[in-house]
Amino acid sequence: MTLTADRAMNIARVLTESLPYIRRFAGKTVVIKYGGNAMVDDDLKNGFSRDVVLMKLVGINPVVVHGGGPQIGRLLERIGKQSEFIQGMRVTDKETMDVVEMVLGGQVNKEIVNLINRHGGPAVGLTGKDGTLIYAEKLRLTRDQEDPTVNVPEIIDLGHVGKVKQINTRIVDMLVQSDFIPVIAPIGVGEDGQSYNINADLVAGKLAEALGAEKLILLTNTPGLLDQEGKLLTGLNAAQVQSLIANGTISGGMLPKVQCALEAVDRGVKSAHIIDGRVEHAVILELFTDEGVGTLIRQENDF
Ligand SMILES: Nc1ncnc2c1ncn2[C@@H]1O[C@H](COP(=O)(O)OP(=O)(O)O)[C@@H](O)[C@H]1O
Ligand SMILES: CC(=O)N[C@@H](CCC(=O)OP(=O)(O)O)C(=O)O
Repeated sequence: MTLTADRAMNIARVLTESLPYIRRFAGKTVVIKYGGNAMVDDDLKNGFSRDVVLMKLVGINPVVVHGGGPQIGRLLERIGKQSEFIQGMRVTDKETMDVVEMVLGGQVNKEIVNLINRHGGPAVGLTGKDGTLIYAEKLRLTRDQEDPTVNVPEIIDLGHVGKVKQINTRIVDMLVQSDFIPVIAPIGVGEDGQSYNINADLVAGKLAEALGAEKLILLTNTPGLLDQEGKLLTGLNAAQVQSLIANGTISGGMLPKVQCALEAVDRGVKSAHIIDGRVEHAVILELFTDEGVGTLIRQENDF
């Protein structure tokens, strides 16, 4: 294939535009959450893996946290089980927990590790149990009751769903220092050794905070955070996000995403981005171009 003048100009423009970003992010950690909904086909998975390897090659330290909600759903369906989701979290009984551990810690984790390695790697897969990376405790959500005379909120029991109690970064630090790309499944371990299913966005946010990451990138299946007309919203602060939750604009799986993005930037991560993982090379476009893509959430005082 010969290079047309237009294509050559485009390549040259992207390469030169990326230089200041490469310099700025070299040596910094970027946590990328790869959602199950963004793993839709082989081209996208290969593109994602290439982007991660390219980041490593230019001196950035990528740390991947992956989801796999649709993949868990498919295996549950095959064994005749249906999941209920409450506030974006899968209600997880013992049998579902076994499936979650098998799919996230096994199938999905090893597929991503293998893909990154095939594109140059080197990647190493972990769950939150390895090196007690993710110490978890039971998550209890509260549902505000309709009746104003009852002022104790209802507690919702989600079974084996956890929240991050503590991140022990030692194993990730060791891997990053030895130039490996850690690929992490969002399974935590509790006090008495039990497994917890944790929403991958929440793990990515807490990990970004614990690692002092420069950026948190959440790859999903929408162009970013959308308003009720489907228009892309960006540059949001905490108050704006709260009002979008209150009026129902943000719901389901987008809830944990915006919540963890806000918390991460509040606790030192420079910026969080919710971007469309269905766009090829979305990670590189976000990192290395002036325009960026998707929804940016920044520290309050940066506006
Ligand atoms: N305001 C919103 N903007 C964009 N997506 C939203 C919004 N509110 C709810 N969603 C839903 O959140 C989904 C993304 O969350 P989720 O399905 O958990 O993705 P992932 O598997 O990538 O974590 C979108 O596909 C969309 O259905
Ligand atoms: C508690 C909870 O909901 N855990 C998620 C973990 C996987 C995940 O977060 O996957 P995505 O990022 O692809 O949605 C689940 O069981 O689906």
